[in-house]
Amino acid sequence: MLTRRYPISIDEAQAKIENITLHSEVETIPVTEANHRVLAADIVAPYDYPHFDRSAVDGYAIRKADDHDYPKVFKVVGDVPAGATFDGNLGEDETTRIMTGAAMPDNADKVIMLEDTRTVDGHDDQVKVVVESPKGNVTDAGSEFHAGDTIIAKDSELNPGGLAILTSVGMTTVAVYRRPKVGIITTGTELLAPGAPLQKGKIYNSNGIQIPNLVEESGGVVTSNVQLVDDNDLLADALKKAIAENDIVITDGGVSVGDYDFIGDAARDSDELLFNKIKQRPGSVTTAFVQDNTLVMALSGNPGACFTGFYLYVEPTLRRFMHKTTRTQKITATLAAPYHKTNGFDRILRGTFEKQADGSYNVYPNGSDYSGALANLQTTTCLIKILHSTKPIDLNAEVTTWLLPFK
Ligand SMILES: Nc1nc2c(c(=O)[nH]1)N[C@H]1C(S)=C(S)[C@@H](COP(=O)(O)OP(=O)(O)OC[C@H]3O[C@@H](n4cnc5c(N)ncnc54)[C@H](O)[C@@H]3O)O[C@H]1N2
Ligand code: MOO
Repeated sequence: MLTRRYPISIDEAQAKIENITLHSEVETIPVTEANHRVLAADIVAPYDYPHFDRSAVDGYAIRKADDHDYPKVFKVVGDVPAGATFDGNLGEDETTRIMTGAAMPDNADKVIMLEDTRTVDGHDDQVKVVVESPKGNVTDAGSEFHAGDTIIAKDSELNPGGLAILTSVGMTTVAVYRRPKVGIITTGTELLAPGAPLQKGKIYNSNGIQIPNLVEESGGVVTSNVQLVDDNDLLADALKKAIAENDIVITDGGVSVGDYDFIGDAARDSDELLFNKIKQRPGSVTTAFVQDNTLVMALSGNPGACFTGFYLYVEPTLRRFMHKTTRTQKITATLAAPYHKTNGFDRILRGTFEKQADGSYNVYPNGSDYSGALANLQTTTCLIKILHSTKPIDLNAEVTTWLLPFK
């Protein structure tokens, strides 16, 4: 059945997607796998850090009471490499040799750097300190943070430095927001699996590799990537299964009004139809609906429209699920090369950009603006919005641009 389409603006479509509730949950995972994940709770220090007074240099540990009248000879009563401890206390004019990072003897206050000491001929158990050291050279217990301090705030995206902090306080697991599970369904009887012999009328399933890689790169977990011929029953079954198993389902193709465009039916009968047409080219047929708490994003089969639709609607949603913001950067740029066409709908051009010395951006259309064109996908680094108009846009006009997260 031909479903009626109600076109809405790009902003409205983005707002509709932004307003749906995403059921992002918390999971506890090994710290070793937590890079770039977002913390679901504050990290509170379980103990002071460092948890013992330690030497900041290689040298000799001494008591404050003996720290005078240089040059002076000390008796060496121990050796404390990093990882070891000195059991006992230093007596008058006694010292231990100590290495960087080693625990200070309990009653020692200061470390004299090796460079400020000399051996004493014939006395292996003695060391001569030649000058008074202006610095203590001790890192005090608790000098970085104390038990109970928040050391990394909830909603921070962990990075390798953050993982080092978690590990420094003995954590091996951490609570983070789950990555969204994504099921992908590409449709089209014309689609050939990569590696199959080329045939007239058929094309390789290029979106079948583009979409999962866009998803993974944005932080989603691809749980399935199914290629179907145009068949309503097959699609209905695959869609049902994907909706049951995933947080987000991306379908590709079959979303227009043709004889084999079946997504419209599923959208019309869904729990909540968000939109089934956008006033944009490419990708006017892009459709979104919610079924059983799963968002279904139906992208156009045309590779250029698929790429554009992913960045405008899917990428921000994948990121939001993980409590992250989009990796695209929305800016106003100068259209620095002519674009002569007029458009009934807003046109999203694949483009390239250059940052100017004053911090502003020049953007340039990058090859074909056709929905089905794909030759420019490798080199496209931004998406440029040309507002619908009956006359061509001026050269050097200001245009809304999304810088893509790679260049
Ligand atoms: N009578 C109408 N025809 C069309 C309309 C319309 O409003 N009325 N809209 C046009 C527009 S605009 C677009 S965009 C496309 C949308 O088509 P679909 O999203 O339904 O996609 P398909 O028809 O399945 O395929 C379109 C095109 O893309 C190729 N394709 C499909 N899947 C893949 C894939 N996985 N990898 C690479 N290429 C793929 C497919 O072979 C077609 O060439 O509809 C217009 N028609
Ligand atoms: O909807 Mo289509 O505008 O050519 O991609």
